[in-house]
Amino acid sequence: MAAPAAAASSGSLPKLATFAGEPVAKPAMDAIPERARSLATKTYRPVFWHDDMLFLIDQRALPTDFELTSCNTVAMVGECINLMVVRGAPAIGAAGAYGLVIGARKALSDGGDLAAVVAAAKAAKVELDAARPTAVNLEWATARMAAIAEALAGIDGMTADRLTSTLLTEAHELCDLDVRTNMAMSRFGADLVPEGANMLHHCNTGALATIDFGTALGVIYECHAQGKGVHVWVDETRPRLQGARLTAWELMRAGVPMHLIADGASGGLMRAGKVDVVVFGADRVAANGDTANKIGTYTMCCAARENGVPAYAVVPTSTIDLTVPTGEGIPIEERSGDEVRCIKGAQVAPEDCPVFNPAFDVTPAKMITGIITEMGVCYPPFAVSLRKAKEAAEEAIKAEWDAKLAAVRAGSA
Ligand SMILES: CSC[C@@H](O)[C@@H](O)C(=O)COP(=O)(O)O
Repeated sequence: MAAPAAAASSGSLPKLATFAGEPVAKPAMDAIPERARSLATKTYRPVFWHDDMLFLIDQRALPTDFELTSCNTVAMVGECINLMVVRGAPAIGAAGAYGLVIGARKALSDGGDLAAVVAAAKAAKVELDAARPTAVNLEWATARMAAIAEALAGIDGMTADRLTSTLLTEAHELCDLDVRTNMAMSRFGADLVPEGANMLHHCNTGALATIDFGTALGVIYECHAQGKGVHVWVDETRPRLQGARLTAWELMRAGVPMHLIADGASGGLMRAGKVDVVVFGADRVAANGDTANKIGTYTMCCAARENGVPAYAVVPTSTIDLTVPTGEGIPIEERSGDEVRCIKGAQVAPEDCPVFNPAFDVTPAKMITGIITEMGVCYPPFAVSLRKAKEAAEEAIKAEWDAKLAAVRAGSA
């Protein structure tokens, strides 16, 4: 095999240290206010705005420590996304939306006019989009915010101040939309899960990866809430252990019966008939249904197909990218070899051992039973069903926004 081009293809991403204790730009505040901390421990929202400041749960520290970071520059938000202080496709989208607001607010506080504020928001989009390449939710959220900034700027009588505060409201709205989306997907997904099912889950797709509830984990929470008596096999998800550190933590807090398993154990469990359904999230779904998700998803789906176990991706329509025809076109992030050489800072491989560390893989559409979205469950041919779901969702969002825009216009007249 040709040597993987680890260093070459990491592009402009900075070289990372091990994932615990990675330096992040100094938080914007030396001490996190007690009120923000208590809000975080009440809601467990990974991304929230409090007292004119963006706060993030530092997911690298869980489950042993619960830490918050505050951000007051676009660069800090980008760094927190890149270093995975905040992670999970919808959560990084939400962080990106607030990042745009931070860019606009800085231009405003520097005395910028309407044009300067819009330019700052657009510049923030470019900077934030570069933080992580695979999850399209980031670009989706920043594109939505940039389009809102432009539309507002075109309204007679609009001021820089009003535009900036409306952008903040829209970032909150984007989070609220994620909650509604997760709840809808969870209900559609739960309908497909039999009573007493053994479910297999990869990575973390729960409240920490989204805003409340989650995608695939949302389906599991909903099954549990409906009293279906499900049990979950939780893949540990090397190298960054999102399953062991985050999903196990979430499920145990929620009282959902579960066992943590080594990633390599899932195939044997499926062969032994101990898995009834596989559920996972996604970072980008191509127009034909090819699905990029956390590394190891493809292997899990191969074993599912071989053993006749249904495998469902649980995906908000914001994760569907109709501009990419097939999985071939999905950019796959490659991360530092230290993530594989070390576990939470402890070296587990020879120092400087050559490593290839793609963060995601692509599961071909033919291996996926169904793709659960907030608009309903999409089945093959995915090229048709995904387009329908995506277009319906975008139309609903546009109609809502057009109505809001008309109200803003009327208020400005
Ligand atoms: C709702 S989360 C869907 C995906 O974002 C999730 O499965 C995943 O792969 C997260 O990867 P991560 O690298 O932890 O950001």
